[in-house]
Amino acid sequence: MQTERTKLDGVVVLTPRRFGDDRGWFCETWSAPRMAEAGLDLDFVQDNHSFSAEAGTLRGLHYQAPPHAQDKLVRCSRGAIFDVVVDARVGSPSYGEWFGVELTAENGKQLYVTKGFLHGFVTCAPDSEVQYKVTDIYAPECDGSVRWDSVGIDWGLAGAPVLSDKDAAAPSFADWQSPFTWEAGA
Ligand SMILES: Cc1cn([C@H]2C[C@H](O)[C@@H](COP(=O)(O)OP(=O)(O)O[C@H]3O[C@H](C)C(=O)[C@H](O)[C@H]3O)O2)c(=O)[nH]c1=O
Repeated sequence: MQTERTKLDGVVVLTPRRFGDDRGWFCETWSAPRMAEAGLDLDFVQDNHSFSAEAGTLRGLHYQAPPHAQDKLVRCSRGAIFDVVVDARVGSPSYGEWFGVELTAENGKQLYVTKGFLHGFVTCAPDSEVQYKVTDIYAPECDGSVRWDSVGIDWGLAGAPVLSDKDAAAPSFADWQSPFTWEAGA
């Protein structure tokens, strides 16, 4: 498995190996020992799977606040997405900075993001499916959103995105009080 550190600590791009043959290919999309070898020794407790019919569907920027903050391992199993994370850890040297990467069914790339980040994606193709593992259960009382267009992210959108009512009504990053704090070396 290839691992690429990013400009943000706690955010890693992973590319598991694909074994191709005349039929197609096989890939271990997640392996605890492989992740531990990459320094990502995590206890995932839930798998999520979302389908978005239209290209330009934007889900985010989301988080779960402590005590149910989540680490996430995200991949695109059909179509393509531009996956984005924003450092929301108060006190972090990169607070408010964002990182994005194209995850597609074709490139097989995955994004790991630790607790304390906002997460969102925009679909780059119709009928795109995203599957991701999280390290805490769904806790609606801790679930929150920040406006997708309040962090200066270049989503590569040609027009207005398809949004949920919740995301359309989210506060801006500047008006939002992050529940996350940065712990040096954590
Ligand atoms: C996240 C979640 C949602 N739900 C239910 C709640 C709603 O009735 C329905 C849709 O939820 P929501 O509109 O929050 O789904 P997304 O907009 O895809 O949100 C997700 O997308 C961004 C990119 C994320 O990183 C988060 O995991 C998550 O916030 O699924 C559950 O039952 N369990 C869950 O873990």
